[in-house]
Amino acid sequence: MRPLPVLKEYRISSDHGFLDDRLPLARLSSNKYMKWEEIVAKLPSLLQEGSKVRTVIDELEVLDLDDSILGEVRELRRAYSILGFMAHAYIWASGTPQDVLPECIARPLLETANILGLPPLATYSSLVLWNFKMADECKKTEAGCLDLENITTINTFTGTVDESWFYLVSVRFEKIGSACLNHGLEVLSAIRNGDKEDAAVVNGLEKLAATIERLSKALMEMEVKCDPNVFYFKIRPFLAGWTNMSHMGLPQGVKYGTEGKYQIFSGGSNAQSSLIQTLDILLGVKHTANAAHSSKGKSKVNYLDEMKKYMPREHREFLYHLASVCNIREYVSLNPSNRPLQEAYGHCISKLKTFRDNHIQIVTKYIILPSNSKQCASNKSGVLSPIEPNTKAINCSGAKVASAKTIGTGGTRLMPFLKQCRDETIATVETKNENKN
Ligand code: HEM
Ligand SMILES: N[C@@H](CC(=O)c1ccccc1NC=O)C(=O)O
Repeated sequence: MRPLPVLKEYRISSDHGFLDDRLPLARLSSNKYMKWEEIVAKLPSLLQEGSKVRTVIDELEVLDLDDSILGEVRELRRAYSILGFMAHAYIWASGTPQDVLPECIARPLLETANILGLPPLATYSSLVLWNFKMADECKKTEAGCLDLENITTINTFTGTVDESWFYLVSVRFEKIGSACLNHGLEVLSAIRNGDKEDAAVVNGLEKLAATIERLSKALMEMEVKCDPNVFYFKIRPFLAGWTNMSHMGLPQGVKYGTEGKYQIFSGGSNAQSSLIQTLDILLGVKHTANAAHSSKGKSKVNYLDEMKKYMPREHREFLYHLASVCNIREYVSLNPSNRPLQEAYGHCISKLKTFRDNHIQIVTKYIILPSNSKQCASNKSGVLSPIEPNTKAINCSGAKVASAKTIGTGGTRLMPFLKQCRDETIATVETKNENKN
C-alpha cells in the first residue's frame, strides 16, 4: 500500500500549509536585478501615467538568471513574482492590451516559471502565496503573527489598501486552512490503523468541519477593507490572463518575446489554491468537466483539474499523491450504521457547501453587481472593462443574461461554473445515500 504523503516532502508546512514556514523574500538579494525591484515597487505610479510602464520596461536589459536566483527557491519565487507583475502591467496598461511581451520579461519569466513548474504569468502563487510580509508593527494577537492585522503585501498594481486586502484575505485563508491538512492526514492514518470505535476518525472529521467553517468566516472578511467597485474597476483588469480574450484583441493570447510564440494562459484565481482542492480530495468531492470553461472552444474541460497546472510543482504532486491514497468517502459509505461517523462526514460536506454559497455571494457583490452598473454606464460611454466579453447587446435590465455570460479572471463563465462546483459538493452526500439504498 502506498504510504500517506509526508507534508514536508512536498514543501508543505504543518503550521502554515501551502505558505512556507519562512516568509517570502521581499527583495532579490543581488543588485544585478535592482531595476526590476525599482519598477515593480513603482508600478502603481507608472500605471497612473498611461502606458509609461511600457516605455520603462522596454528600456530594460535582458538579464540572465544567475546563481543568486537559481540557487535558492525563495529568490526564484521572488523573481517569478516580480516578472508576473511586470508582465501583467505591460500587457494591460492603459486599457489597450499589448500582445507581445518584450524579451527582457519574456525570457526570465519563462525560465523561472519552468523551474517552479508554473505557467509564465501572474498566478495565485505569485500574487498571494509569495507576496506578503510582516507589517512594521507586529501586534501580539491570538491568531499569532499571520493575523491580518500583522501582514501586508509586498507589491500591488494599484497601491490601494483594497488590493492588498484582496490578496491578504487569501493568505489568512491558507494559514487557517493548514489545519485541514493535519486533520485530513490524521483521519486517513486512523482509518489505516483500524480505529475500532472510529473515535479518531470521527474526531478528525469534526475538527475538519470546524476548520472549514472558519474558512467561510475568513472569506467574508473580504468586505472589511476591499470595496467592490475599487476591486472591479481598478484592480481586477490587471488580474486577467490571456484566455478567452479575443474581444480584447488577444485572440491568440500573448507572444513571449519578439521571436517567441503566442501562448494562452488563464489569469490568477483562487481556483489555483491547493487548499480548496485538498478539501475536495479529502472529502471525495468529484468535479466533472464543465462547459462553463470555454478556453478550448466548445469542448468540455475540467477547469479545476486544469488549474492544478497553475500550482507550484510540489503542491500539484502532493494533490496527486493524496488523491491516490484517500479513501475517506468510501470508508464512510462502508459504515452506514455508524451514526457519529455519518454525521461528522455530513458536517464537513455541509460546511464546504456553505463556503461555496458564501463565495457565490461575494462574487455577486464584487463582479456581477458592478458589471451590471458598468453595462448601463458603458452603453452610454462605450467604455468596457478589459475583462468582460462584449456585452453591448445587453441592456440595463439584462442582469440575468449578464451574470450568465460574465467571465472570471480564470476564464470561466463564472456563475454556471461556481454553481456547478457547489452542486457537485452537495451531490457527494446525495449519491452516497443513493448507493446505500
Ligand atoms: C472579491 C473576492 C473574490 C472574487 C471576486 C472571486 C471570484 C472568483 C471567480 C470568478 C472564480 C471562478 C474562476 C475564475 O474564472 O476565475 C473563483 C473561483 C474560486 N474562488 Fe474566488 N473570488 C474571490 C475571493 C475568493 C477567496 C478569498 C477565496 C478563498 C478564501 C476564493 C475561493 C475560490 C475557489 C475555491 C474557487 C474555485 C471554485 C471552487 O472550488 O468552488 N475566492 N473565484
Ligand atoms: N477569479 C477572480 C480573481 C481571484 O479570485 C484572484 C485573482 C488573483 C489572485 C487571487 C485571487 N483570488 C482571491 O483572493 C476574478 O475573476 O475576479
